[in-house]
Amino acid sequence: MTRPTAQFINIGERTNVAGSAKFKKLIFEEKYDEAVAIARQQVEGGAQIIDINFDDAMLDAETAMPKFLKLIAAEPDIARVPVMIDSSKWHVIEAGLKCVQGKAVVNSISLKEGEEPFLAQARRVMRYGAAVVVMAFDEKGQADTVERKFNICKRSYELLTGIGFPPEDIIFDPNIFAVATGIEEHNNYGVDFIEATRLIKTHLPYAKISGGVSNVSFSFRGNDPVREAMHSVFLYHAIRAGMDMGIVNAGQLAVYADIPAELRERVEDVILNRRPDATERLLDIAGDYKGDGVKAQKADLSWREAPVAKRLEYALVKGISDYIEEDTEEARQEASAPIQVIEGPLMDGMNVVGDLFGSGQMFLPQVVKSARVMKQSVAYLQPFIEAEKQEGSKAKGRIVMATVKGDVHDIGKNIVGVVLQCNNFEVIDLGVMVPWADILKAANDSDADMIGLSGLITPSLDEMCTVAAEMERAGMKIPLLIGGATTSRVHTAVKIEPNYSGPLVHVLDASRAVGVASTLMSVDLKAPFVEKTAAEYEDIRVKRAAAPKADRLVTLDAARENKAMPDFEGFTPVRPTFTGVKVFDDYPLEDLVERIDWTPFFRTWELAGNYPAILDDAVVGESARSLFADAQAMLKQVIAEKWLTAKGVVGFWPAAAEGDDIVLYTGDNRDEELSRIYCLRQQVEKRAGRANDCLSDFVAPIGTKPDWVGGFAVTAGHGIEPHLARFKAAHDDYSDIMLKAIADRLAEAFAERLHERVRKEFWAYAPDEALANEDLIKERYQGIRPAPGYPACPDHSAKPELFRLLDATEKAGIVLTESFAMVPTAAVSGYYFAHPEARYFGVGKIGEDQVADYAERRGISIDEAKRFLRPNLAD
Ligand SMILES: C[S@@+](CC[C@H](N)C(=O)[O-])C[C@H]1O[C@@H](n2cnc3c(N)ncnc32)[C@H](O)[C@@H]1O
Repeated sequence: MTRPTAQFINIGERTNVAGSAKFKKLIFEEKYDEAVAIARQQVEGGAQIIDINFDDAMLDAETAMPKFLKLIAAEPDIARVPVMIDSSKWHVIEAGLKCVQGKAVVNSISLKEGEEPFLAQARRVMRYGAAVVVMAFDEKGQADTVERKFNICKRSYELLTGIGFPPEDIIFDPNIFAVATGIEEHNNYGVDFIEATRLIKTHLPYAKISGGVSNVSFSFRGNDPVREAMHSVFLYHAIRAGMDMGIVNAGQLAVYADIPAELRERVEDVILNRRPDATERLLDIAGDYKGDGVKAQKADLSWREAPVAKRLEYALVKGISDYIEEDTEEARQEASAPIQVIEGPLMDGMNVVGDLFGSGQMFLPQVVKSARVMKQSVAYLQPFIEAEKQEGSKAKGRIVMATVKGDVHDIGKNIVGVVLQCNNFEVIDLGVMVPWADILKAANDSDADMIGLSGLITPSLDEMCTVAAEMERAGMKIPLLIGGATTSRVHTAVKIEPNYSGPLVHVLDASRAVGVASTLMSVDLKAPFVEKTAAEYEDIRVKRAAAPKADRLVTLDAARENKAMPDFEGFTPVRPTFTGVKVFDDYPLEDLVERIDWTPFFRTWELAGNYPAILDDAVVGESARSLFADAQAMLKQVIAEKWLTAKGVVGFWPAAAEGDDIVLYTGDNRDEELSRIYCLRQQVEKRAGRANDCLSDFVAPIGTKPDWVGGFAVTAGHGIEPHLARFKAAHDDYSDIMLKAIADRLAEAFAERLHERVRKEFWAYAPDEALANEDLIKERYQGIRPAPGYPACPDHSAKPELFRLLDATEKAGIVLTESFAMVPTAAVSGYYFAHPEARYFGVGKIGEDQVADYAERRGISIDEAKRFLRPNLAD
């Protein structure tokens, strides 16, 4: 079917708080008059329907929707076009339907929650005489292939027409997804939409097709000319297949015939998935069309006309290293000595970066990029400085930094190091797993102004106390800074400070590090700051000592009496498809990409917000998008060039609960004990009806039903070292941190993917599970995979036995440090429990009785048990 473009209905989306930052701001500020003006502009600009959406956690959409609809109803210019009432919340839609005049369109309903709510909502829509957008979404999730798109639409169509819904009022949205993302499975998304459109128009009479067109070009954010060409090419084909309407920014639409031939051909290759290298070929030329769409680089390069100092500043602020050597050389020739380039333009530029970061106008990823430019410039100058035997530039202060003994995590420490260097501190980074003696020696040898300690796992907290005590013993007086995920102000005040009489400060995150370090270097500010911090920590200690114990503990016996009682009558454990272990020697990374949870990635870079909403965040959105694009580009390379190798091992064993232990057996007849998992039980006094949980409660008690427990250890970190070395040599912290963060993401995705396969395939207790990615990330499935070191099993020292059972070091190449950190760092390990009631909990504080009992069960001394369980010991 060929349709003229003129009939295509253009839906405006600027009156959508998710689609327009400006509209959102106006609504937040209650400037409804100006918000109405946006609706008018859209209609004047050619929108034939306007989509109205107030879905935002901070807005009362149920009030805003009717208010706004009434206002636009009073404007004849606007009221002449239909409105699309857009919300994911049914009560908001209904609030809108109640006051809208003329024929409205509801956006949207779907089979996501099943047929019943779908039909109930459809009946209500019908009563209001509205048309409806039906998303190609069912109980299993969003449709991505032609078959799924068509089948879901067909099913929806039959259900709707079955209750008398007029077919001409049904508008299907078969999901437009981004293409050219670098992920092979996404390449056909354009074709899938177009073909599904064709099928729907052929087989489901009168139904209409709509879609959000800008999604298709998502991976080219920042390059409008390419995006416009993609939208136009996509529409050219989709409209010919029968697409009736869509959300398109008219300003973001190129005229098909006007697109330069080369660009059009390559865009068409991408949209129609005509060749395997289509994405690469489009990327190859995309840069040429940036900016004014013809020869963008010219416009972009206007900053090259500025004097060299300004160019250096621009390069630093924007993180552009393309010209850094030539500009540094030019500045060197102008300067009377090479060192002056550092002390002059580079420092000036970094001061601008520091100010922008400090005032919240720049975010961590950009600062780390700036640091890369600075380091490259300094590296270029170094030989000249040495040749002239000049003194190095005078740093603001010198800090020795280290991740403590037993711990290998260093992303946070490296970020802090970079930020400090950007602010003219000299950082002597001792790396990871550094014994206290080396830290003290380095600080003394270099005459350091302060020491910064970092650590991620709980055993590192103890090690930090040791470093503090040794500093005291050595008579040191320099400030000690504490940072890292498990550290806290309270721990620093209560546990570390009693060991050290010198200045001690907990640093919450990288953005605070500069302020703290600068204050500690200031002649005037240091003493009052140290005094104030010490007083605050004293206050914390006093308050804690005086406060009634928040958690009342019951005896271990009483806690056991109140154990969790999951249903074992109605639940028969399933035998896994094998017992013993199964090895994944080189797990395909492509299979993991889809399972990546990106939210923690942004947190690593100190950008607050959840993915994907963070990409459109009014404050950090731009920074997040740029970071995400860099991550996607590197991820693509990681996969294509196989930078990383994923290895893992999964095991299942016959098991039974015996008290708080889980006994593992060598074979199904359960006559020979293989090992035990020594679990810990909550001892905090519970409200009536709440159990004192212990992981063993979720395994069938000994002598009842046969049951099983699993274990796993996975890593995505093999092969990372040469790449990190390469980045280090290039003074490229940005890529170094990026690669580590990506490896971590892949390791977590591997754990998620493997757990999914365990449930469906290997243990196969939920073979028919079909959950959307979001549900998987939220762990809405049967069973859990608690990890040693996490709250339900907080003792990291359980890892060696888990590793022995899995033979994880041999089979997956993961080793444990003396504090039980895993190396490679991008690694995850844990147990599998299948019981439907199995849940995560926190063991919390435990009593002396349980410590003694645990020591006895494990055959270790009470002192050792206390060392392992320190964070859980009641004060
Ligand atoms: C740390 S997050 C990781 C998943 C997240 N999607 C990611 O990519 O970073 C969740 C995992 O932590 C572990 N976990 C969380 N809470 C736990 C608890 N209370 N006890 C034991 N393990 C826990 C489990 O292994 C769980 O699968």
